[in-house]
Amino acid sequence: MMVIGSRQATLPVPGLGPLAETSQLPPRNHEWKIWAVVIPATAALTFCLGLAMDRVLLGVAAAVVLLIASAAVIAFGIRDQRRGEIIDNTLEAVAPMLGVRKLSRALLRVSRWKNGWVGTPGRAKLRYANQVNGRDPKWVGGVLEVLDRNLGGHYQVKGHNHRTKLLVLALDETPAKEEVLPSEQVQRVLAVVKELLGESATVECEEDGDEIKNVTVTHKQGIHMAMVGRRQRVEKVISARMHGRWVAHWDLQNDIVRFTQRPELPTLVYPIYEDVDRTDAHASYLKLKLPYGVDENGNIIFWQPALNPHMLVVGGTGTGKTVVEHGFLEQIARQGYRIWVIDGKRIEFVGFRGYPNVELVASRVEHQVRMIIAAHELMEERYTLIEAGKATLKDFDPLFLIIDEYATLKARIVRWYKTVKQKGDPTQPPILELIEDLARLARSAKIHMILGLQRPDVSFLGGEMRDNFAARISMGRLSPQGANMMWDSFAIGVALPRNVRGRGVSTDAESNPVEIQTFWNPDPAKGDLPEYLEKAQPEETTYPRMMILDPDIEADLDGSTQDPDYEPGYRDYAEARIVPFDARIADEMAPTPPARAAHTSKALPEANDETDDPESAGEEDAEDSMESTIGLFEGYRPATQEKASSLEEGDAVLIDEALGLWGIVTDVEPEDDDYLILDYRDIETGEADSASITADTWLHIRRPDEQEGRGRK
Ligand SMILES: Nc1ncnc2c1ncn2[C@@H]1O[C@H](COP(=O)(O)OP(=O)(O)OP(=O)(O)O)[C@@H](O)[C@H]1O
Repeated sequence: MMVIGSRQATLPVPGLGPLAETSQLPPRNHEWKIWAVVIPATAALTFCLGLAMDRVLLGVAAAVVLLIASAAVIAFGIRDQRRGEIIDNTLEAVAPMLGVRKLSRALLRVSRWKNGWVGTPGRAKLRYANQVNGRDPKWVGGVLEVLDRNLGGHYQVKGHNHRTKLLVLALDETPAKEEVLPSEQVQRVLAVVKELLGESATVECEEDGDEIKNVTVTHKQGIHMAMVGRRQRVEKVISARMHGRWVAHWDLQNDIVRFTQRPELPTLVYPIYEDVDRTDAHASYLKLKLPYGVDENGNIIFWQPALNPHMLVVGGTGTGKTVVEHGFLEQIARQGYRIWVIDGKRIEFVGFRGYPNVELVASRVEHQVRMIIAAHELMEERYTLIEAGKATLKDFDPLFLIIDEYATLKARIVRWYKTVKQKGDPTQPPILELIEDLARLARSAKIHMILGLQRPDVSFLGGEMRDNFAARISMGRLSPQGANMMWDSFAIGVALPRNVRGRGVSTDAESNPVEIQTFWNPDPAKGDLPEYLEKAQPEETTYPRMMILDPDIEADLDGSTQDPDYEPGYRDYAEARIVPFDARIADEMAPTPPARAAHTSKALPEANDETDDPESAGEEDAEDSMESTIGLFEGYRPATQEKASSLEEGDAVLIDEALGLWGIVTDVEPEDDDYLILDYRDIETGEADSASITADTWLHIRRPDEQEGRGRK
């Protein structure tokens, strides 16, 4: 951990006044300078004497010796003078802390010089006055700091006699650790934080390799930061100016804020299963929370049917929509509730035929129609009972109706209806209204729908249906118009990372749309994740498997008709009987597989499963996957050059001209008069980032085409 800008002991020490008398030491006596003159003069005299006495050699030798002595005197003299200056400067610097009235060299004694010609004293003894509190660590710290600075070493306390007021300091000779300079990143953090939270802010950065993980700031902005807006601004500016995305955790009582890197959403999350509690069925139902994913903070995201009666799951092929629906089915079945499934693609719920508490799985259109009618009849029956005062909500068992691929279902019903409509029947199939009725009213009859849609559809999400599906999930990338229909924003869910299966947007506990990773739920048909299949398995089967009888089979069974040309009409299908499952009858009802079925892949239902008419095969393929159809700029108008100040949430903006990187604006806010903070997600990778730009920068911008969907909020 690297600490920057931490507080240090400061001078002078409180309680000590200035020196009463002179704070300067008297000049030192430099006797060596006299010897430096006398000795060479003596050398000259000796040489002359030698010449005069005709003892030249002796004279020269004596003069040389004297000159060497003179050089030594000069050298040692200069060294002692330099050392004396160091000691005096140190003493004068530390003097205000010693509490003495008169400065004297006796107060600081140094010895054991080392490290070079002038060097640093190995030992220093410092005396101080009685009124100084020598036990105060701040005072000792201050003294050490002055000595370190002036003597040029790192000193530590060797001994301290509080009675005689003598502090003994020794030079710390352990090799000094290389000073770690704050990295460029840390320096940037420091600069940004000080700019935002004041110069007095202290900053601690926790680094992990080259990455800064956490930044803890102690500031003095107390009252200002009590305002939510200011706190949000700080968070945004930090994210815009520092690398990465940051979340601020505020401790307002202690004026501390901790910034942590926003966690990354995992790409794979296994399901969790809540405990089953059926002691009071109605109370359990009211509390029922069905988990289906996690957000970036690891919060589990739930659907609570008693609060939001129906769930809408929107997602193109391969985004993970079916896996989400399987998850709901498994959670509901495990809790012991009754389930009906409309298998829009006919093969997505094969593994749940005969699964505990899954009463019905309808894959043929006529069975799907009957199921919708049956759900509507059940709702009507329950309403009648409540109306008659014969029952209350408490008396009913919840029913969960899963409708996969709603748009496909609608199209198939319309086409099928034409083939079975008889004289006197309404021109349009009456079933579609029933679904709308269920969406509107079924809540009060404890009937809930989980409805899957390939893509956000104005005819569905533009009207009343939308309000009945407050609980929503969008899987995979949305077009800007789809995002607006789902989340009232042209930006949310538009730039999710590509190729991450099970990634989507849903509402959190506060009803805010958040990016989530949905659970990877096991599919019994595939046999993957066996341990989770086991965990999900309901302990008991409260609702055994049922089946819808075909009208002609029913007639055969009760022998009411032998007419080989008997053609059941819409009404016959609408009133088809729902009976306990019988494998023999199911076999009989199964249409003969078409000849080409011999070449079909393993994924298709087995011969004795309910199969569908081959005519409609490939219908769902007509509903292209969202992924494949949503081109990078689909739903946007052509690019124009505009000033940054005109940017709005949902716009696509060219972030890096050289690299051709576009981002989807998720938020734009003024940082100050000139600058804007731009939050965006890379249109290619979905990676979130922020930038700070001047409001009058010219940018290439593509606006969402509002003609294609609902307008901006
Ligand atoms: N939450 C998830 N975690 C990990 N992988 C997932 C997740 N959801 C789906 N997948 C992977 O993506 C594949 C496609 O998922 P799924 O069948 O649910 O897609 P879909 O949106 O229903 O598409 P389709 O309509 O083609 O079935 C799965 O087989 C699985 O491999």
